[in-house]
Amino acid sequence: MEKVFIIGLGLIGGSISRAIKKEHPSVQLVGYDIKNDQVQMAKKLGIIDQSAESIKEGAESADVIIISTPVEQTLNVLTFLGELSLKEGVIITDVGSTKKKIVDHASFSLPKTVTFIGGHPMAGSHKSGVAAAKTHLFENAFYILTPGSNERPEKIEQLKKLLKGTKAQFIVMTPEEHDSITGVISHFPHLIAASLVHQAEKKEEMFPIIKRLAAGGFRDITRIASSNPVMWRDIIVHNHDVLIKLFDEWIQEMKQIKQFIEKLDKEQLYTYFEKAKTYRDGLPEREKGAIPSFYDLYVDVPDYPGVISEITGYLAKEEISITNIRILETREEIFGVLRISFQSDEDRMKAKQCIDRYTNYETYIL
Ligand SMILES: NC(=O)C1=CN([C@@H]2O[C@H](COP(=O)(O)OP(=O)(O)OC[C@H]3O[C@@H](n4cnc5c(N)ncnc54)[C@H](O)[C@@H]3O)[C@@H](O)[C@H]2O)C=CC1
Ligand SMILES: O=C(O)C(=O)Cc1ccc(O)cc1
Repeated sequence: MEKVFIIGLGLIGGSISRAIKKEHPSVQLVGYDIKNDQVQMAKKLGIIDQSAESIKEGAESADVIIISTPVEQTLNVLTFLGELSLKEGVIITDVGSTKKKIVDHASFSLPKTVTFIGGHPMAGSHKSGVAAAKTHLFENAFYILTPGSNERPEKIEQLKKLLKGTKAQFIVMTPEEHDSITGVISHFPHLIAASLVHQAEKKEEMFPIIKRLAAGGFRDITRIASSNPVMWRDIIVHNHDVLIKLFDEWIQEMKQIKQFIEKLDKEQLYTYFEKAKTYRDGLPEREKGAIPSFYDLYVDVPDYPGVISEITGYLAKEEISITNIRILETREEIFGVLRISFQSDEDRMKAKQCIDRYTNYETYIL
């Protein structure tokens, strides 16, 4: 039986694990994470079959190793893997949002008997953690692979076959191409989104109402600023060469628009917006990726048909509104984890107290 070892049981590691299990039920999925609560949750949700006590324990008997940690940690994990006695022919891949540093690091840390294929599933969300993992997170998304030039094509095919359940579309490119492209469409926009949020926050002292008015377009353009700061800090540091160049180009662009505005050049301003609209309107629509912000509460419940109405009944009694509710997929079908989403943290805390009062189900926030 093929054994797949997942290092880093978060949103992406958990989603990949689910997708593998769906397509290949006989694969043995073993997981490891530095955070024990993530490991326990992954087991409870049936995302992994078993956990490993250490990377060594899981890696040395694995046929495929998937590293799904923040990119800076991925380098440490690769160094560590390079010191172990791995199976000959093992395939190692990662899911990091940057590729050049990782592929370079893999090529000097790992022995030649193992195959390293860099990977990046280009979908996700601003949520973190294994509880948010979904089997279909990557459906219709692009999944970039950056194999080393010496890797055998059959190894790439073997990895694609294992990952078939993601229903993603695979594209092979060089790490440099990958980092230049994701710099423009993902990493740099992230910096801009964060800077817009800071700009609004600075104005709050002068206009306290600004927060309440910053809805609609502002929320759309800054949604990605709600993502995991550790993950993004690491991505920006890894891709700094590309980003510094993009900064220079962006500053030039901003100077140009500023001039149009200073000169009140209506024609240039119109053309600027009109050209942006034409290009933007021509972008292909993608159904995945954009998951709006929710405040989630988790409740361990026995998996019986009336459980959702029981819980919503208590919440209705206290007039607490919810935005979403669902039982996360479980394999044991004895206990389930109910995920209830709220509009605000205040509602979530009220709901937690309410459920704690009416039931003896365990409630928690991740
Ligand atoms: N979140 C997203 O939308 C996307 C993220 N990625 C990439 O996927 C990777 C993981 O991201 P997420 O799953 O979103 O993060 P996450 O925070 O949900 O999960 C990462 C997990 O790695 C664990 N971890 C950290 N250091 C570790 C170590 N040394 N050994 C074992 N476990 C360790 C953490 O405890 C955590 O559970 C990152 O490299 C990111 O660049 C790629 C595509 C989309
Ligand atoms: O939340 C979103 O829309 C994203 O863009 C998610 C995302 C984050 C990091 C990646 O490397 C790829 C996709």
